[in-house]
Amino acid sequence: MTDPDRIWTEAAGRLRGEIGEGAFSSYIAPSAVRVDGSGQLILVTPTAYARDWVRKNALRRMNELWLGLDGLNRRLDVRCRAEMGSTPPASQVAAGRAPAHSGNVVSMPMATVAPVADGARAVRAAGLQERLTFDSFVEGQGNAFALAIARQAAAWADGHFNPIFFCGPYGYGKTHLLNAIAWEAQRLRPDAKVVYLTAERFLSTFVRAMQDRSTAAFKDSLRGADMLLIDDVQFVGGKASTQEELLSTLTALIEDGKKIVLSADKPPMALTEVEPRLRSHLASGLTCPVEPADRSLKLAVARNRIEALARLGVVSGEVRAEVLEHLVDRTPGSMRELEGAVNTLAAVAGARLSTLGLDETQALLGSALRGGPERRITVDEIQKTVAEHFTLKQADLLSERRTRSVARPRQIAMYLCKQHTTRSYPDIGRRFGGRDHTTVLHGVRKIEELMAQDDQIARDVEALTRKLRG
Ligand SMILES: Nc1ncnc2c1ncn2[C@@H]1O[C@H](COP(=O)(O)OP(=O)(O)OP(=O)(O)O)[C@@H](O)[C@H]1O
Repeated sequence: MTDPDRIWTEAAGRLRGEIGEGAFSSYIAPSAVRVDGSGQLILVTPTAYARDWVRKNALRRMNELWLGLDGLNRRLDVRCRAEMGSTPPASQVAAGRAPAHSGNVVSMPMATVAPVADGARAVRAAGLQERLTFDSFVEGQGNAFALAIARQAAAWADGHFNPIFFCGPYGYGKTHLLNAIAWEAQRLRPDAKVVYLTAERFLSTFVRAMQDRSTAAFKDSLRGADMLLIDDVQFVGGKASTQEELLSTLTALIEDGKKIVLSADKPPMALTEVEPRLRSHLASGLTCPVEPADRSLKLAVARNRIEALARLGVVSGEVRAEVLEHLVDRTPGSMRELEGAVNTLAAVAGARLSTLGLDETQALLGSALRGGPERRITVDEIQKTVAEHFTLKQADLLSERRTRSVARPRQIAMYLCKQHTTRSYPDIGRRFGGRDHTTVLHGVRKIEELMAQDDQIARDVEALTRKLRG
C-alpha cells in the first residue's frame, strides 16, 4: 500500500484501539496527514499542545504502524498547524462526516452522538455574563481550534463529541467560551434547557441539597438539561460524594444523548485529585486546549476592550498603536491581567486616552499599577540579563558571532529593547555592535513570530520580562 489516505485510515484505526477513545478523539481524530513538497509525510495537529502530546505518547507507535503498511518505507513527522502556516476550515475539523479529502490532506471522521431531544422549557442559569458571547471573543492562533469546536457545540451539531472538555491555563478564555456556547445554544433553541454552572456552585448546591434532604430535586434540575456546561471542574477534586454525583449526572445525560461541555485548568487525565473513573469519563469525548495568547491576540483583545469602553462612554476615541503595544508588553500575564491594565488606564486617563503619548502612558500606568513611576529599563541592563539567562557574555551579544546559540539570544535581547525602552531601531542597532536597523527589525519580527510557535521561546521571553521588571 502506498496511498497515504488509505495507510492513515488503517494506521489510525489500529492506534484508536491501542490508545483508547479519549486520547484518540482529542489528539488523533482532529489531525490530518499531509505530504509536503519534498515528499515528507507530516501529521498536522490542530495545536502545539496536541503536537507535543503526539510526539511524547504516540509518534513512535504510529511510525511502527505506518512502516508496517507503507510499501515506500516512509516515516511520519509531526507538526502543528501554526508551523505549517495553514488552517483547515473548521467544518473539516469537526464536521462529523466520513473522512474529508482536500488535496493531499486526510482528516479522520469524528464520533457522532444522537441528536438531543427537544421539549424541555428553557432555564437561564445563574452566573452567565452577558458580555461573554462569540461576538466579543477574539480569535487568535492559540484559541482558533477551541473556538471552532465551541461554535459547533453551540450549534447543537450532530458530530459533537461528548463531553467537550476545554482546558488551559487560567485567564485565557475558557469561561468566555462556555458562556458564549450557552448564550448561542439557547438562542438557537429557545425551548431547550441549557444549564451553566461553575463546579463550585455544583459543589455548594449539592452539599446544601444533602443537608436539606432535597438531593432528588437537585438531580432532577440537572438531569433535565439538554445541554449542561460546568466551568472550572478542577474544583470538584477531593470531594468524594460530589465527584460521585457529578459522575452519575454525566453518565445519565450522556446516555440520553444530552450535550456536556466542561472546562478546567488542566486536561482531564492531569486532574490528579479527581477520582480515576470520573477522570476517564471527563476524557472520553474531545479534550480541546485553549492556549496562552500570543502578542497579536493580546493586542486585538485590548483594542476590543477599549472599543467596548468607548461604546459605554467611559473613554472616547481610539488609542495610539504604540500606547496599546506598551500596555500589552508590560502585562505579560493572562488576558484577565491585560483587561485589568486596560481598565486602569481607561479609568486614570478617561477622555484623554486618545491623545495619550507613550511617555505619559508609562507614567500613568507606572503610578497607577505600582504606586510610583515605572522603573526605566536600559539597553545595557537587558543585554546583561539576557546574557546571564543564556549563560553567555554580554560581549557575545555585541559580537559578530552568528551561531544559533548566540544569534537567538541576541534577537531576544533586541526584541526586549524594543518592548521596554523607547529607543528606535537604528539606536538599538548601534548598541548591538553597530548593526544596521534592518537587522534589528528582522530580529524583533523573528522573535514575535517564534513566540507564537515555540513555547520555549515564549517562556524565555516571559521569564526575562519578569526579571527585568524586578
Ligand atoms: N479571545 C478572547 N477574546 C476576548 N476576550 C477574552 C479572550 N480570552 C480571554 N478573554 C477575556 O479575558 C478574561 C479572562 O477570561 P476567562 O475568564 O474566560 O478565562 P478562564 O480561562 O476561564 O480563566 P479561569 O480558569 O481563571 O476561569 C475575560 O474577561 C475574557 O472575556
